Amino acid sequence: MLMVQGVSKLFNPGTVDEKIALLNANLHLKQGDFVTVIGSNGAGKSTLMNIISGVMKPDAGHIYIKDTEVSQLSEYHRSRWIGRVFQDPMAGTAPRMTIEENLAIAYKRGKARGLTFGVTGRTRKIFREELSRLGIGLENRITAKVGLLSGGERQALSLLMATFTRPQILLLDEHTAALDPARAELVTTLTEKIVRELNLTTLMVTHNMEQAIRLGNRLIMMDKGKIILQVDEEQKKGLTVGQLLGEFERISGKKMADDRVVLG
Ligand SMILES: Nc1ncnc2c1ncn2[C@@H]1O[C@H](COP(=O)(O)OP(=O)(O)OP(=O)(O)O)[C@@H](O)[C@H]1O
Repeated sequence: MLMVQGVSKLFNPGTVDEKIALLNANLHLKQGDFVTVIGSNGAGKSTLMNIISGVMKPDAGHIYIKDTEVSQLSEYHRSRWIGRVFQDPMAGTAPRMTIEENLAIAYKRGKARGLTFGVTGRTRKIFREELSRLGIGLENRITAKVGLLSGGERQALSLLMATFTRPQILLLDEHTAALDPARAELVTTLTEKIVRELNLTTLMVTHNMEQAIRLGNRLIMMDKGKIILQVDEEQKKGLTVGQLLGEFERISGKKMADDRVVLG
């Protein structure tokens, strides 16, 4: 479903600020794979997400979504296949618009041009049904401005919007990191539910080691632009945070440096 093949990305090449963000990264996600991504500061996790979603182009290598090479396609052109939720609850939604207006924009994504953003009786019914799947009562507040929602509610809405058109790939970029523990847990539970129900192929960056082990069926670890460890479903069962950190030290020869790391 998603193939990252020999992808490299260098920032400021040939200058004192040269940074290797990705170096010959290879990754293959099958339909329905849910892969968590961990790594030290500056390991290249966000760059990997940005290159898959088309925010930036790789210097070398190829990205395929369902056998179609997308490496040189714009972010806009890939948006019909990719849903993304960011760390910042403000990033995925328009605060001055209502819940239903936000959903109308998400609904239009990937559909033919010319459709209006308007909310009709039929779409309102669909929106209510989709919102009720979240189980947090947003279906009763569809005319409320999104700016009035809590961070957790906004992330839940962002998640719904990102998955509304059943994307081929769902990218979750530390999407629970800015929430307090209770809201983070709520959004995590919703994530598991939506990914499972829609059988979405998902890549999720997290600084929470326990979450990285608990969620999904595979885990990858990055350091200095490389994927240094891939843990499969069997190996992930029974894995502990201590073992994971030990593996990082063994392979990279250093302790994991991450100022936001959460052990669980
Ligand atoms: N736009 C940019 N310009 C210059 N350097 C960049 C840019 N974006 C990322 N980098 C550098 O590329 C490397 C990888 O960064 P990236 O943000 O992908 O890491 P990360 O694993 O997401 O880190 P963190 O967990 O700290 O957010 C880092 O050294 C970073 O400083």
